[in-house]
Formats: sequence, structure tokens, C-alpha cells
Amino acid sequence: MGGWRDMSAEALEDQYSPSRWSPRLDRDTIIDAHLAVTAAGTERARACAQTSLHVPYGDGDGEKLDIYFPTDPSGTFPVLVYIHGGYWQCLSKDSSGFAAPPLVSQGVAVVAVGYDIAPKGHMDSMVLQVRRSLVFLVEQYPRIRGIYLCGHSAGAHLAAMVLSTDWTEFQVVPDIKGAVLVSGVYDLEPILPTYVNDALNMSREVAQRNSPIRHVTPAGPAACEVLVAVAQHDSPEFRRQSLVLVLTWLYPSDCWCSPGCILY
Ligand SMILES: N[C@@H](CC(=O)c1ccccc1NC=O)C(=O)O
Repeated sequence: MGGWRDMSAEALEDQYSPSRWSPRLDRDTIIDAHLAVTAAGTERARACAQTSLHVPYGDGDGEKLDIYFPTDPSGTFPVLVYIHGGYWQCLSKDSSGFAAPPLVSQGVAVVAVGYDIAPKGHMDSMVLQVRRSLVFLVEQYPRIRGIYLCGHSAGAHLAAMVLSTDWTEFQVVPDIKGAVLVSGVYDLEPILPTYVNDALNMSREVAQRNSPIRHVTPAGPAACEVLVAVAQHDSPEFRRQSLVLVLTWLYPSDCWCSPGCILY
């Protein structure tokens, strides 16, 4: 069966370039459209919510987050933590607050997490940064009751790594109640031969260590509700990746990601 290991680098680049799969817009237009929509949505969110912007959660340049507070600031509140995509090398928290308006009006805080993207940031450090951002929120904002994670594309990968965290290595265990993973990449090995890895410069070992489908801890992922979503026109490889993640988390003792497996 022709799995990703049988694909040429060219074919993999096609599969792992979401911009090439839109039936409506060409590959350059669609990325610009994505940037325009997220930037405008974030501007709207900043106009309608109380915010704390560029809050440092660590000493690194990129270790900052934006908080959009609930309209009614009394009492405790759940928080939606949004992790942006951009193949770990573009985009930022500064245009990642677009989900806030309907949530803050319902008493939910929204946090857009920043992290040091490549080439400055490495895969290990980005994963550590998003984990630390949650520890910071729990420690600094005791009125938070329940964390919901949302990540898009590379951000869905980072969110899945957060769900796979062994929190015994940290000071606190964040109360993650749910997650929405949108069009993520959960096995990093197929992107090694593609242009995506030019800035990331991952070795096979780094890619495997940071692949949620290979990172199933004995305790499994955080015990919470998870919605794994793909888009109608995502590439077959993107759709396969989400399917393998779901199967891995549902049936961790079965093999879903080695040569010979039906979905490999
Ligand atoms: N070079 C990629 C760009 C890309 O993947 C992307 C662009 C904007 C937001 C998210 C993206 N992908 C995953 O993080 C492409 O051509 O589709």
C-alpha cells in the first residue's frame, strides 16, 4: 500500500501545503485571506473586550500572551487558550484573538499564546513554552476554573502535545476540561523531507519525540473531551493524520503508526 513513505518529496510537499488544496482561492491568495480575516477579527476582539496584552509568562522574547477578559469580571471563569498555527515558523498571537467576541460576552476568557517560532525557536522549546504558558495562567489567575484548548494546524499539534504532558515535571496540573484540534499534524516525520523542515531543521529523533501519536504516556492524554476536526478540503495526508491521532488515543495499545499498519 502506498503510504507517505512511498511518496516523493514533491508529493509530500503537496500533501503538507494546505494552501494548495483550496477549491476557491489560489495558494497565495488564500494565505493572505487567512491573515486578513484573523487580523480583522483580532482587531474587533480588542475593541470589544477588556484585555491584557503582551503579558510575559517567561523570560524569552516570544513568551508572551494576550488575555481577553469576560465582559462580567466577577467570580470565576473558564478560559479558552488558543494556539496559533503557521507551521511553527510564521503567524503570531497578535492576530489570534479573533475567537474572543462571542466567548467573552458569555463569561469565558480567551488567551492567545505566543511562542518563539523557528528559526529562533526549536520544536522542543515551542512545546515547552506552550506547556509553561498554562502553568503561568493557573498560577497567576486563580479565578480561572477550567481550561479549554484550541489549536489550528501547527497550533493543533502544540495543543496535542500539551494534552500529552506528564505534569509531574511541573509545579501544577492545569485543569484541562476540553480541546478542539483543527487540521493538525500529529506525526512530524512525513514533513522532514519537505520545505517545512528548512526552518525547523528537525532530526528524525526530534520529530518522533514531538509527535503526539508516538507520545502516548501510560496515563494517556489528558482525560477530557477532545474534538479532532479536519476541513472538507484538507489533503488526504492531513485527514489521515487526524484519524491516526483519534485511533491512537482511543486504542493506545493497538499499532497505528508503524510500517505495516493499515493507516501508515
Ligand atoms: N506553507 C504552508 C502554509 C501553512 O501551512 C499555513 C499557513 C497559515 C496558517 C497555518 C498554516 N499551516 C499550519 O500551521 C502552505 O503553503 O500551505
